[in-house]
Amino acid sequence: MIPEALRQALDETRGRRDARWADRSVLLINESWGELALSRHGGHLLHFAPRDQRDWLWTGSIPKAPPGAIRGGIPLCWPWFGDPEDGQGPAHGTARTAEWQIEAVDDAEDGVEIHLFPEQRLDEQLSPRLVIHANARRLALELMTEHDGETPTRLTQALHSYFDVADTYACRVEGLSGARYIDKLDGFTEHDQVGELGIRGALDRIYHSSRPLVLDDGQRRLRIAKNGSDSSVVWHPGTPPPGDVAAEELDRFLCVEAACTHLDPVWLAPGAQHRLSLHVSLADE
Ligand SMILES: O=P(O)(O)OC[C@H]1O[C@H](O)[C@H](O)[C@@H](O)[C@@H]1O
Repeated sequence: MIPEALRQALDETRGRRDARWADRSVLLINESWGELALSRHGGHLLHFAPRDQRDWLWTGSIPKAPPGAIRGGIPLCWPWFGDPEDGQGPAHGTARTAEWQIEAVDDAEDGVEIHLFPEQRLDEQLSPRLVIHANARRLALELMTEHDGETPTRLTQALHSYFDVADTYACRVEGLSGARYIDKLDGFTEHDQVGELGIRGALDRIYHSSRPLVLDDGQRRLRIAKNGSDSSVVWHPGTPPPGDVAAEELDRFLCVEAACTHLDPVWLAPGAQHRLSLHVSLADE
C-alpha cells in the first residue's frame, strides 16, 4: 500500500524518470520486472513490487513535510539506532533525513542496481553508501560503512523495513522461537520467545538473532534474511497510531528490521568496513 499520488505517478511512468512526491525528489521505475520508488531525501526506498504482485513495502499516506522523516518503506537508521547515547541528535540518526545522491542506476540481474551516497558528511569518522538490488524475484539492500577517521568508533544501525501486510493482527513472524529479546514496551526487560511470534497489538522488541525470518500475513509469506546483523527488531505502534499514520492504515504494516543495536554494536577501527544487508524474497519458492 502506497499513497495515491505515488501510485498515480508510477502508473504514468514508463521506464525510469525523476518526479516530485511529498515535496521530495524521487526516482520512479516501472519496467517489465516490476516497480520501485526511491526518495533522495533519506536515501529512502518507498516502494517495491515485482510485476503483478501486491506491494512488498508499505508507505503511509500522510508523510511529514521535509526535513521530517518519511514513515514507511525502508528508512536508514544510521549511525545510531534509537536514541543517541550522548543525548545529542535525532532518534535513529541523521541518515534518514539527509539528502542522498543517486550515483548510478544500472541494469543488473534482469532488474536494477542503484548506488547512493549522502550529499554531506553525516559523521566525523564514518561514511555510508547504499546499494539497492531489485528484480522480479528479490529485493536486497546493502548499507556499507567505511571508517575513514583516526580512532576506533561504535556504530549501531538498522534497515527499518515497513512490510505491507494484509492484516497486521493476523501476522506471524517465524524463525524467532527460542530467541532472547528485549521488550522495550516492558521496561527493556529480557525474555525468551516461546513458539512463533503472533502480532496481537503494540510491539517493540529487539531479538538477539541473525536467523532468516518468514513474515506470514495469511495471504503471503515473505522470507527476510540478512547479514552483518545480530539484532532483529519487530515493531508495530498499535493504537493510537503515530500522527503520521492514518487510522485506517494502521493494520496494513509490520516493521521487521535488520539491525545492529546496543546488543550487537559494531566496533570499527580506522580503515575498516562493515556491511549490513537485507534480502527479501517470496518464501517457499
Ligand atoms: O518513530 P520513529 O522514530 O520512526 O521510530 C519508530 C520505531 O522504530 C524502531 O522500531 C524502534 O524500536 C521503536 O522504539 C520506534 O518507535
